Amino acid sequence: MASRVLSALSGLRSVRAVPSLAATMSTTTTQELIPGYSYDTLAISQPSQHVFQVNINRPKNLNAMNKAFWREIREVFEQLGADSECRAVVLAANGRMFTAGIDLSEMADIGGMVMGDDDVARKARGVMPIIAAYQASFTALEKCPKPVVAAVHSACIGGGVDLICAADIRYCSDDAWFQVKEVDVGLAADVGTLQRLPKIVGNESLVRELAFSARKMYSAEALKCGLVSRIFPNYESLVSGAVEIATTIASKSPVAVQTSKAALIHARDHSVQEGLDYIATLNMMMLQSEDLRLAAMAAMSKEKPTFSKL
Ligand SMILES: CCC/C=C/C=C/C(=O)SCCNC(=O)CCNC(=O)[C@H](O)C(C)(C)COP(=O)(O)OP(=O)(O)OC[C@H]1O[C@@H](n2cnc3c(N)ncnc32)[C@H](O)[C@@H]1OP(=O)(O)O
Repeated sequence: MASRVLSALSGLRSVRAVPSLAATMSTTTTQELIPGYSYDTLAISQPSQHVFQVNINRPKNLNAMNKAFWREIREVFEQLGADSECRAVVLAANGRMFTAGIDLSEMADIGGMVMGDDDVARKARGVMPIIAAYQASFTALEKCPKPVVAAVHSACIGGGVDLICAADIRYCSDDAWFQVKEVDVGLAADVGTLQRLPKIVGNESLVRELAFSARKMYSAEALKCGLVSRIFPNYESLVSGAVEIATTIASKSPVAVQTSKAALIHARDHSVQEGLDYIATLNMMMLQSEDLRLAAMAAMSKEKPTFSKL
C-alpha cells in the first residue's frame, strides 16, 4: 500500500496549466506561461525580470492540495532553484481562496496507508517515507536558494499554513484568514506548521491556541503577530506588492541575496556562534565573487549594477 501511494505521488504526468477565464474568476492576473514550466496544478509566469510567479491553480476545488499538487510544488521549487534566470519567486493562487488545505477527497488514501494485515511496526515503516515525502514538498521552498514571497488572499487553511511557513516573506490581503485546521480532521499538523510557526511568530502560547483550537486568525492579527509583514487592500494590490518586493530583491546581487537566505535559515536553527561560523565559511568564498566589486562600484557611481546569472 505504501509503495502504491508513493508511486501515485511521484508518477503523475504533468500537463501544461492554462487557467480558463471562468475557472479563475476575478483573482487571476494575466499570466503568460513559461516554456519548460508545465504543471497540472500550478500556473507559472514571469511578471518581471528574474522574478517568477507560481500560482496554485485548482480554483474550482478552492486550490485543495491533491497528490499532483504535492508532487508538483516540490518539483517547481527544485526547478526554480536550479534556474539561473530566476532570482526571486512570488507564490500566489488563482480563484477565490488561496487554498482550502489538503484535498479531503484524497484523505481516504492516507487512511488506506494503515489498512492491511501487517503489524503496527511494519505498517509504520511504510508510512514514514510517505510523511517524509509530504514534508519535502514544502521544505522545497526553504531549500530553494531564491527568496520566496507568499501572497495570501482569502482562506489559507491547514496545509496552506504549512506551505506559507516555508516561504521567506509573507504578505496578505485584507480579507485573508489563516486556520491551523489539522485537528479538525484528526491530524497533528506534520508538514511544517508546528515546527516553523513558533519560530516565525515567537509566541508559543498563540501557536498552541491556534493549533489546538483550529480557530481562524484574520489578517490584522496575522500582521500583529508577525505571520505576515504587510497587508494590502485587495488581491490586485497584494500580487503587485509581492511582485514589487520580489523585483527589488531580484535587482540585488544574487550571491548576496542567496547567501543571506542560507545564513538566515541556518541561524534560525543554530546558536549565534554556529551561525557566525557558518556565514564566515560561506563568505570565505562569496566575498571573492565579482558581485562585491560590481555592487561597490555601482554604489560609488550611483549606477544600477548588472549581475551575472547564478
Ligand atoms: C500527511 C498529510 C499532511 C497534510 C495535512 C493537511 C491537512 C489539512 O489541510 S487540514 C484542512 C483540510 N481542509 C478543510 O477542512 C477545509 C474544507 N473546506 C471548507 O471548510 C470549505 O469548503 C471552505 C470554508 C474552504 C469554503 O467554503 P465555501 O462554502 O465557500 O465553499 P464550498 O462550497 O464548501 O467549496 C467549494 C468547492 O470546493 C470543494 N472543496 C473545498 N475544500 C476542499 C478540500 N479541502 N478538499 C477537496 N475539495 C474541497 C468543495 O467540495 C466544493 O466542491 P463542489 O461541491 O464540487 O463545488
